[in-house]
Amino acid sequence: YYPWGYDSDNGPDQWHKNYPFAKGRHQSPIEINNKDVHYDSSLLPWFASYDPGAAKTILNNGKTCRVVFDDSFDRSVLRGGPLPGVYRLRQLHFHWGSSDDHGSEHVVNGVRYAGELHLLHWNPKYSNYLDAKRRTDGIAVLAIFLQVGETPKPEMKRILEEINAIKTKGKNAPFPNFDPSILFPKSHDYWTYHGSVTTPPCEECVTWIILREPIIVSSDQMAKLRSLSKNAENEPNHPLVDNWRPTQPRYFRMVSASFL
Ligand SMILES: NS(=O)(=O)c1cccc(F)c1
Ligand SMILES: [Zn+2]
Repeated sequence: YYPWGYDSDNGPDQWHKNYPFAKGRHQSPIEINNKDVHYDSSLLPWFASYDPGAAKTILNNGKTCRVVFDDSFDRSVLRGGPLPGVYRLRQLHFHWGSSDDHGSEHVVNGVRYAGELHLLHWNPKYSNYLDAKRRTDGIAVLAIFLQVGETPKPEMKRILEEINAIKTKGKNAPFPNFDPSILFPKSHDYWTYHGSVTTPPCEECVTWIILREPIIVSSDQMAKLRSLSKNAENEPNHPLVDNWRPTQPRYFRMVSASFL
């Protein structure tokens, strides 16, 4: 058994061997190009109602830095936008590159951002998260691009300060009292399309809500993310970088925009 990853021998081009969904026709991420985007005036605004008390732990699973939330009831929810009802916040995580000029999963008009923040929510009409992942309307991911700039968002500091406690795979630390909506940019303008989870098994269960406005992080903050290791404490050090999947064919999918 050889775990999937982002290296040449276990990376995105190999995933389909153990995870056949990876070759599906509704895969993510994709390129978002203005020429293919359709403005949909009927799209509603989205709303996040998060309880800071739902935040539990921050962890390094060797593939990303993740913050997990209590999703045992409708405590922190996302609703509106393209969604048919409320979706429960379960975790947030990041994808980033080995340098500031790449690292995001979605690419916008040819622009790669330094990273991408994903807030993962599941549809409570299904009995649990794993069941929701088997449904086309099971998951909603709110995606926010990380752009390197001079005036970083101070709210990112809380997450990055915890990085020192989770340097290696398997480490986790308490992460109480955190409302991830403080990370949101000013504008709620978004693109939306139907796709997949960007990591194996790559189920096609995701309603993507991708914010047009990136959040600004500093180059030092990106370096902090890159200081994470994909290995466990007592193993040879391998930096956790380039944990992003390349863009997949869009095929006949429509990307809708909430803005003109
Ligand atoms: N990268 S992602 O598509 O947000 C994702 C990763 C893992 C699980 C999941 F449900 C979604
Ligand atoms: Zn992700």
